[in-house]
Amino acid sequence: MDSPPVNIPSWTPSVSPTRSPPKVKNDDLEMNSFSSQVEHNIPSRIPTMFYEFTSFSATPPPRHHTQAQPEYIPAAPSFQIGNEINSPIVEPVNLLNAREANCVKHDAGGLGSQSDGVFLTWENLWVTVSAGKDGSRPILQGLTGYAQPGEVLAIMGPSGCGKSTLLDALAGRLDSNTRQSGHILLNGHKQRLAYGTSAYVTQDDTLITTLTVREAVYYSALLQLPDSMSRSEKRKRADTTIKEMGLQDAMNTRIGGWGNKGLSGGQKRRVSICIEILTRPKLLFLDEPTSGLDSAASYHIMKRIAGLAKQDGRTVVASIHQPSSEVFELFHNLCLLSYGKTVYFGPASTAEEFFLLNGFPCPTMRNPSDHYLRTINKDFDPDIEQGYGKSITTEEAINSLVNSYKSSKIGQQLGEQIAEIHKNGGGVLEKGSQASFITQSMVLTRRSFVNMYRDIGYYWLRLAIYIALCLCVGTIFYDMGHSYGSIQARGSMLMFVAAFLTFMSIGGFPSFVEDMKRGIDHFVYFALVLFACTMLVESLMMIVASIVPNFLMGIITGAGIQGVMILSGGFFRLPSDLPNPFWKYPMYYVAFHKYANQGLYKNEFEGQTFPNDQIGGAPTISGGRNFEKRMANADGLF
Ligand SMILES: Nc1ncnc2c1ncn2[C@@H]1O[C@H](COP(=O)(O)OP(=O)(O)OP(=O)(O)O)[C@@H](O)[C@H]1O
Repeated sequence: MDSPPVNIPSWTPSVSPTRSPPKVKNDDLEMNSFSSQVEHNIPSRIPTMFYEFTSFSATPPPRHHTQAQPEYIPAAPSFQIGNEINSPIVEPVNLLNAREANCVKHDAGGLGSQSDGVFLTWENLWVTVSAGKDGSRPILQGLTGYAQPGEVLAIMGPSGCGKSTLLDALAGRLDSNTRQSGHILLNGHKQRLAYGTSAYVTQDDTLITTLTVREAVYYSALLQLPDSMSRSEKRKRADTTIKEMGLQDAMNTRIGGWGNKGLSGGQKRRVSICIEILTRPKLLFLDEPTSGLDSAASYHIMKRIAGLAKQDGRTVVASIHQPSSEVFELFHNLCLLSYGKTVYFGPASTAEEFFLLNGFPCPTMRNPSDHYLRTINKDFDPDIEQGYGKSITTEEAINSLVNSYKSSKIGQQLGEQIAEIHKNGGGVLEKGSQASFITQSMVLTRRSFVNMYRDIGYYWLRLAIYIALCLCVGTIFYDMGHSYGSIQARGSMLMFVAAFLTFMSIGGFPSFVEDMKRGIDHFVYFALVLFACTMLVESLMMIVASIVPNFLMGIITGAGIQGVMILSGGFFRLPSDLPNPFWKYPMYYVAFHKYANQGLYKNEFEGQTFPNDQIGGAPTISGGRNFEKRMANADGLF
């Protein structure tokens, strides 16, 4: 006999099973689960209670499971009780009190000992971007919330809802094309995030691909940690942090990138986190720290981050996609966003209750965070929600949740909690110490050197091309002599070399931009290095062109200088990498100044002597009267 067909339950982007009316199909797994819940209904409870998460006066919304309450209701987190509770199973614990105990009464919760921690609050935070003719487009719409020491605040929401923007706004890193309004306070004061007080793990890993994990973290430790720490202490800190992030087995593996595979995506994320937590910042922003990690690694990483927060009273704000239920349990507070609006802000543990009481119960055996995200994502699910006993669009569902949160007691008391945080205040953040500029320059140079000699495509290949080209050019201009006719040849050659270097240098921009991403301090360093090196290279080129009579020799020497510069790493990298249109002018200067100094113009034309002092030296050559006259006499040389 044929066995009956088995319907394998599968996820579809259509009706969310748990939000569907109770059309019980016995062959549907989730519906079976639902029908089992039906048997545990608690009909008398719902109409008689006041809802913590709904407005004070509002009667409870009609629920589509009027007769069928999921069996997990008794286990739901505590919530405030209204007049009576008919269910004997529900514990009459005041949610707000629980929340206050957890979040606002810092001292009672043991946070008083973390008085040097950072309390971060934001109120009515708006971020908009210009939308061309249509005016401006809001990304964040009046968000309010807080993060406090010892706790992890998770920011969740569908892709594009504004999680990164919120993190950027809080960390003061918004793009220049955005406009921000609202109040963001640290310890109740308006103040800047001083160096060393905060760290930000960005969504994209900006790591030097040629370094090993140990080198990357160690160099970062040398750059960030103060000079008062010895090198061995810094190395120890780097090693400890690597181990904390579970990377001990990959310590000597190169990070790798395009073309040369090294670490996996998840391992790179962990290296990025390592680098940021090296300084043990009081305030840590993490933009999707677990993306690319498997669930076990995500759990361990988040557990360590939560442990660090708790142990040292650090404040952690992390945006996160799809945390597993174990990871979700590590969060203290949850900020749930949907298209720039707050759907929920409060203890992560009571979010489930919020959804339940607003008609969107999380089914058993489903990860709550998946349920929340699915409920408030309208990108793929336009018209399917089942809330309050009727079909509503996802947009309506989102709006009802947003409004419900706003009018709920917990939403309304958020302002009071923030006011209390402000009242308690806290110290003004002190700037942490870092390595001195000299140390940073030396470490950056060393790191750049290691990076360059390991990068074959970028560096060795380029050197080979330079040498080959120099030989070609040298051959063409071989033995040009010292006649007047050679002036043009010298000018042409120098022009060619300058133009060639300029075009070759364009390839250096990406690495420069990469370095800029690593921090403004590094940018300042590179700006200074660029200036110093430009001066150095120009001086050397002038010297070479002035003293080497044979251009083949000159060019080979020039190539040698270029090679030495490349080989010697960081300090000499940028002149060969960055275009410098001003080079050609000093080169003209060199070409003609040489002759001027040697008095080569003397008696060459019209039997007339032009002493050097009349030529006026190099600065007047380009526009000088004598120079023009001489050039006119030079029989079409220019
Ligand atoms: N500087 C900006 N200029 C223009 N639009 C921006 C800017 N920053 C963010 N946006 C827009 O704001 C919205 C939210 O972006 P954001 O990066 O904050 O989302 P997200 O929630 O972090 O998304 P994901 O989870 O996919 O990383 C997006 O539509 C994005 O295009």
